[in-house]
Amino acid sequence: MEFLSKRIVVLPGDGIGPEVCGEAVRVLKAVAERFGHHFTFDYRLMGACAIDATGCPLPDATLEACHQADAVLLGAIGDPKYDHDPTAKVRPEQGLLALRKSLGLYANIRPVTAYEQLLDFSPLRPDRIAGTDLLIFRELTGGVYFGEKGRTADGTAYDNCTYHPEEIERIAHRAFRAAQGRRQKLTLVDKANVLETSRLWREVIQSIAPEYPEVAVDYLFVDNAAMQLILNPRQFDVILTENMFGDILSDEASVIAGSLGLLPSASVGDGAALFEPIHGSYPQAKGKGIANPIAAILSAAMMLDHFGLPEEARAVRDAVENALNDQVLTPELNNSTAYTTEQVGSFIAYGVLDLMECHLHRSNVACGKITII
Ligand SMILES: NC(=O)c1ccc[n+]([C@@H]2O[C@H](COP(=O)([O-])OP(=O)(O)OC[C@H]3O[C@@H](n4cnc5c(N)ncnc54)[C@H](O)[C@@H]3O)[C@@H](O)[C@H]2O)c1
Ligand SMILES: CC(C)[C@H](C(=O)O)[C@@H](O)C(=O)O
Ligand SMILES: [Mg+2]
Repeated sequence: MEFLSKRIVVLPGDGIGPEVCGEAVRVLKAVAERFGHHFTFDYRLMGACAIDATGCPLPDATLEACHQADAVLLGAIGDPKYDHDPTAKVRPEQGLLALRKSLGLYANIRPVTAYEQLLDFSPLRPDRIAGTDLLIFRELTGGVYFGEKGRTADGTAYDNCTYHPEEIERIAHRAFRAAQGRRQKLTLVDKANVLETSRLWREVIQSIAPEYPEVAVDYLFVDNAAMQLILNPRQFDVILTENMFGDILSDEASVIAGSLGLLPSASVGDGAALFEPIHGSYPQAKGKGIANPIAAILSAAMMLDHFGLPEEARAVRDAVENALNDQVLTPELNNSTAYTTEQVGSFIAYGVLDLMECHLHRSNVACGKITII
């Protein structure tokens, strides 16, 4: 067996970011210990914490370290003091967008699973969502997020949405290849009845589709897709969409899983890779130990896949499943058994280490005794 050495830049960020990121690192350390790999963790500033410390949401030293790293693990960024001030000139989100652009992370992959153990906690009807397993391919470095924006002399504000065919082609090929290895269905979500950029997306997808004859392609307008997603999510395999639609639909899709705190993501491009939960800094929960760390931990599992370590990734996912089986859950999922962020993370880390059988484990967690690694 080959032992790997990897340098991981960790950007804990703001709000609950450091808490959930801490649990993902705990689990990665457990993976390193069990499988004999060597992971180093290089902590850097990004987001509101970076503005406070340096005046800049993405300091040069952080960007440089991310370019040099084998992978980046991000908690979340964002702070109410900027959210509530529309006139703020410097914002935490600028750091995240600049990082994605600079690293060339054009494809953001967001898996959505309806866990059997959580069906009863979902606000959606279990018979509708059971068995859901879909992948959202969200374009991440184009569209309205990155178009020209500003104000005109008469006070009008504008945000331009632009896409070049190559920006669509490169993510489309990735999405088609993913569909080939799954249930061979790709749904393009757009607004081609209104938007010129969406009509370009359709043209490009139609021109590429013949290269993947086994993949069935269909097209949905985003408004309909938003409804179909929670009405009949099993109809989807791979959803391909532009930047803003993907942002919105993936938060919506988290309701299928049961919590925004469950959905991980991988952002990839031509070289660099970044792994982050899809949720934000959930500032109301900061320091309370109630944030679900599973989205961050599953993002770490996606990092392990990216490193070519499928057995290690499976060990993490199995340990997460064990936590769900034993209902070691944070309060947004089950308030009657509410475990803390750290207890859930430790339970999963123990699971990866395969140290204890689950029930013994569970009583230790309940007593708050688990403080390993
Ligand atoms: N990638 C990122 O870093 C990222 C993503 C989204 C939002 N943000 C930023 O985060 C800040 C807060 O934004 P928001 O409140 O709209 O979105 P949010 O994702 O932080 O929280 C929305 C809601 O989702 C739930 N939630 C989120 N994460 C959870 C977790 N780990 N466990 C349990 N429940 C969880 C909570 O009910 C919360 O009120 C803003 O500044 C925003 O810009 C950052
Ligand atoms: C914080 C914000 C810029 C970000 C986005 O819209 O991409 C977030 O919502 C996400 O989903 O990662
Ligand atoms: Mg979002």
